[in-house]
Amino acid sequence: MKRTPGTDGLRGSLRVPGDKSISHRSVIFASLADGVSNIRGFLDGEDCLRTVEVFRNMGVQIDRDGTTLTIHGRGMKGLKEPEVPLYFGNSGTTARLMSGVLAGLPFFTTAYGDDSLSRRPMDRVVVPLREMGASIYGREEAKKLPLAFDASGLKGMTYELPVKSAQVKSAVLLGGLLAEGTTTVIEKGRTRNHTETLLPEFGVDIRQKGLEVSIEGEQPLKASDINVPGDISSAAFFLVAAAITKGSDITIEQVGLNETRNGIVQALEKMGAEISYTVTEYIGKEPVGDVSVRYSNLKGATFEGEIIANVIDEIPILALAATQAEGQTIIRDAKELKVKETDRIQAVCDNLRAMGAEITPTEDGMIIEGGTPLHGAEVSSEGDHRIGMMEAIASLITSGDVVIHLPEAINISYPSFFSDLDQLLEKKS
Ligand SMILES: O=C(O)C1=C[C@@H](OP(=O)(O)O)[C@@H](O)[C@H](O)C1
Ligand SMILES: C=C(OP(=O)(O)O)C(=O)O
Repeated sequence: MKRTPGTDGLRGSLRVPGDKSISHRSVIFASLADGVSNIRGFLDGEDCLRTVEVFRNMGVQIDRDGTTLTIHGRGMKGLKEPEVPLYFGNSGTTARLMSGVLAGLPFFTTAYGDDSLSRRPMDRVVVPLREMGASIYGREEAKKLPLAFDASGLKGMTYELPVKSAQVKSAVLLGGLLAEGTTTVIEKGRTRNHTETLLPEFGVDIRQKGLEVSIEGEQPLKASDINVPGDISSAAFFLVAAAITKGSDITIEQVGLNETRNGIVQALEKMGAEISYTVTEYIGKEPVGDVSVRYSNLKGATFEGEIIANVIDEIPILALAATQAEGQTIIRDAKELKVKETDRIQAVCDNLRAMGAEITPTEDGMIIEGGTPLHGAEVSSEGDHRIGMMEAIASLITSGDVVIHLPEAINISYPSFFSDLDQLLEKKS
């Protein structure tokens, strides 16, 4: 795909598609519930559709009308043994959360993923689930997909998470929901809490005290209707686009502003962006509102510690913002980037460098010199949706054409990305 620069800026307002994390969880919880749930604002990206397909293969009727799903839940005991291997595609969230569920089901399943997902670590969920009594087998001693899950009776336990990961926390809690007794997870730092905010909507009692979350096993789930807020991780691409493109002034409406997810707003504020937000309503326990930002004189900053988990998926686009800031930006404590859809430290650095950025990878992050004009180049998403979208936003401010290889990866989380971008762009005539 060739992108030609030249714009007077991004203007107007936009609603981005539904939150990916909440969409996955809504499908999982509604499928495990008794009765019919309606999910509105579901993200119809490839990752979330993989989760839908997994439950269809276990006998759940899921009807889709655009972004509305009607899920005929079968209860925790009503799912059936799938006749085919389950396919998780490119989706780490499907792989980790479903491992917790499959480990607790009373039948045999096998699961696999695409090339990228097959390289990502699965031992982070296999280890705690085995401690709960799960029978899990797989490649490289079950460190990688494909995996097989056999029927076993899980028992609740207390588990200290060795990594800051909402996927691992959620896998253990879902295993706990299907286990006998109480399961407690203790986090090293806060990670996104959508499992904790959404399970109560389905009638499940889950208790949070500081960094400890506890759940009683074998609680039945009741069907529930869910409205999914816009995805702040998708909005992030336009927030940065507006902050770095002259003449921009935009508002992203009805976007999720959960405080474990709004790190990109805090990060841009820290860099001096003219950005503001208002929470306009709560959907269940999830705060939702509008975020406005305009072209700003950004300055470099250091990002490390607590904020990293809150902004983990936004680091590729934050790195682009840093190339246009005054001074240096340092990102630390972000080693997790190495085990995403690509090694995102490498992918961000290689592709931004190809466009003229001065950026150095480090063991757990990167160092970015600000104030570097970007030029046209041939780059690739490398099959990673967030890298592809970062490159497309970069092409708004390059001095020449940007050719993006594998742009279709963007469909993983944002199928309408280019039409939404066009809506905000006012092309030079
Ligand atoms: O729980 C979730 O929905 C997610 C958690 C994060 O992964 P980790 O738990 O691996 O940090 C994030 O990167 C991913 O896009 C979605
Ligand atoms: C890391 C991501 O997703 P997942 O882990 O679900 O593949 C992402 O969406 O950036």
